[in-house]
Amino acid sequence: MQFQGQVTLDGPSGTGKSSVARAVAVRLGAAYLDTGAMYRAATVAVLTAGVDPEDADAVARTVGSASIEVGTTAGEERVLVDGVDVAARIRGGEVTRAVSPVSAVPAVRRQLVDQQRALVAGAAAVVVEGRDIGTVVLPDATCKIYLTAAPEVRAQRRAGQLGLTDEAEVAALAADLRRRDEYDSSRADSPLRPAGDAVVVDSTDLDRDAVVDRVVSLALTACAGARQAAAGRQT
Ligand SMILES: Nc1ncnc2c1ncn2[C@@H]1O[C@H](COP(=O)(O)OP(=O)(O)OP(=O)(O)O)[C@@H](O)[C@H]1O
Ligand SMILES: Nc1ccn([C@@H]2O[C@H](COP(=O)(O)O)[C@@H](O)[C@H]2O)c(=O)n1
Repeated sequence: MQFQGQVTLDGPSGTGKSSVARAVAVRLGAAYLDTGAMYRAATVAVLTAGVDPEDADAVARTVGSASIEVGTTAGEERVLVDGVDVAARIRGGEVTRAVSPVSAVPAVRRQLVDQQRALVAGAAAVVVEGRDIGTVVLPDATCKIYLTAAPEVRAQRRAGQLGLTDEAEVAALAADLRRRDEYDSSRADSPLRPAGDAVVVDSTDLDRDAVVDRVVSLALTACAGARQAAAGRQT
């Protein structure tokens, strides 16, 4: 069955959104948008300008005059700030520590949400991941997923990804995930939370392939059924 529509994947840090969303996009033959990469790119603009990430006015001005470009093909990461390739830099610790205050600034969110909507507008099928996609960016999306996993499992997975085994380093990773989740959930503008019509998928006891299978199946069946029901109500 050919999927057409929008799949949104939201959830706390380190729940597997990026790895799952990319694989789902490939399986569905869909475009893919990593909105976290856009907030990270905005943070690169702020840090490059020497602006304090907590200075909301200066952050808004700096991001407002920056050109942020991202690709929409899974597996081909393209992230440019003012024409400079920052795909590697956005994953570094400096950006990860500063990204939450930058993304809490309402003017930054308005700018990037407009850009996100424009990027997916022409796509027949697209998978979009972030924190506010089902609630704010694409409230009429055809299939909304909210991905969760126990905090200690997330920290262990991230440690495995980074090759860290030292207990203190894993504890520091867990603290960073907690700090970012608290910041992202408590901001006034578009806080992290599940959309009322999202399907919650808990990956604590599921491997990545099982989560991908579940999301693909939801996109092709349950969510497709919900779409048909909605279309029927409109006729
Ligand atoms: N179900 C799973 N089982 C085991 N490992 C997983 C699973 N899902 C993702 N992972 C691994 O967990 C780590 C974090 O995943 P990923 O980067 O996709 O999360 P994320 O939600 O996008 O994180 P962030 O919000 O911080 O960008 C990666 O190493 C990934 O391979
Ligand atoms: N829709 C989104 C996506 C991301 N953010 C902010 O960016 C940070 C980095 O996101 P990653 O998914 O790349 O880890 C995240 O902690 C949020 O602060 C957002 O606000 N909205």
